[in-house]
Amino acid sequence: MAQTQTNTFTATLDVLASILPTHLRKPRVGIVCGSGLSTLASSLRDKVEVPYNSLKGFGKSTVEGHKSSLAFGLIGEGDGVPVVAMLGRFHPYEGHPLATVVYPIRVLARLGVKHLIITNAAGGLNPNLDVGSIVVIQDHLALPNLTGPLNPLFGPQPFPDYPRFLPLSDAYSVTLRRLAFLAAHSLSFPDSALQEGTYAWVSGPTYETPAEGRFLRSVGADVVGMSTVPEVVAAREEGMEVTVLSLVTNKVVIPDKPRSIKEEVKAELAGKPIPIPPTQVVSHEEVLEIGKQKAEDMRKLVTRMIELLQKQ
Ligand SMILES: O=P(O)(O)O[C@H]1O[C@H](CO)[C@@H](O)[C@H]1O
Ligand code: HPA
Repeated sequence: MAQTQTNTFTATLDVLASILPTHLRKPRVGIVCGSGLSTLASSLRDKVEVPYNSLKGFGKSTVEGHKSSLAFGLIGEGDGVPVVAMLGRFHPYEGHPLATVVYPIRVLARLGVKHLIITNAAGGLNPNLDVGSIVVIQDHLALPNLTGPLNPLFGPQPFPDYPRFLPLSDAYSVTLRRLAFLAAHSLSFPDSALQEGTYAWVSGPTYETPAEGRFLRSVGADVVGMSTVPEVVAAREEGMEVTVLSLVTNKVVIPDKPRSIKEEVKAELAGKPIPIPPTQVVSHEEVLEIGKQKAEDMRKLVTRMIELLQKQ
């Protein structure tokens, strides 16, 4: 590992060690809070929040709905499980280099996190997914990863003792996915509230055109978002067990076929005008609003998963 990077990790870890009480210093579970989902941290007991700007190597999250701090605390009975939550993540489209995007994940690994629960807001591609449902991710499709330098492991190896060629066929922990469904059952969530599917990672920040949405659906993606995959890749490289919970905040606009102005004009000239379809666009405000409405479900689910993990 390059010496400067070692020094940055050491500086981050030293600051955390100087701030945190002993019982919070070695979190076992990490949580990444997606857009509008930072209230997940309200489950934490003995909570200590450390702003990103006091930690070397951390960027600043510039996206609305993302705070910029780490929250440490306990979840569960008795002594509880020590947990750290990232309140706000970094996206490549904000201009953060990929090394910065995944730096907090690598810090979590160095703190001792073994299980990582990543949440995000995502657009629904599969028409069977309701807005507000949570999708337990089974697999991902990472267009930016497949074609080149947006893979966080691209380039010279900063960690020579890690594998050069990381397998991702087992990226999504079966143990944690089972816990998600067991937790939903114990919370009496309706069956439709928790679904399974494949996450497509796009670089953003543009939302999909109808043709892009149709393409992503046709290659097997159920939801789409602009985050998460670099975190999953880094977490797997660090040897953590990972699960991803995507909150469907909107349906991606995919009309059955593109609107044809040619047909509309011809029909109009023939005196048989076709009804004009309403214009549909997604907005980050809509994403945040559903996040706000469903944050409590996500909080309960993640909390119960950790309580079940404690009993294992
Ligand atoms: O993935 P998170 O960070 O939850 O945020 C999602 O919401 C934003 C778009 O509304 C994008 O950043 C997308 O990735
Ligand atoms: N597309 C991409 N990212 C998203 C969406 C979407 O529709 N909704 C929330 N994040």
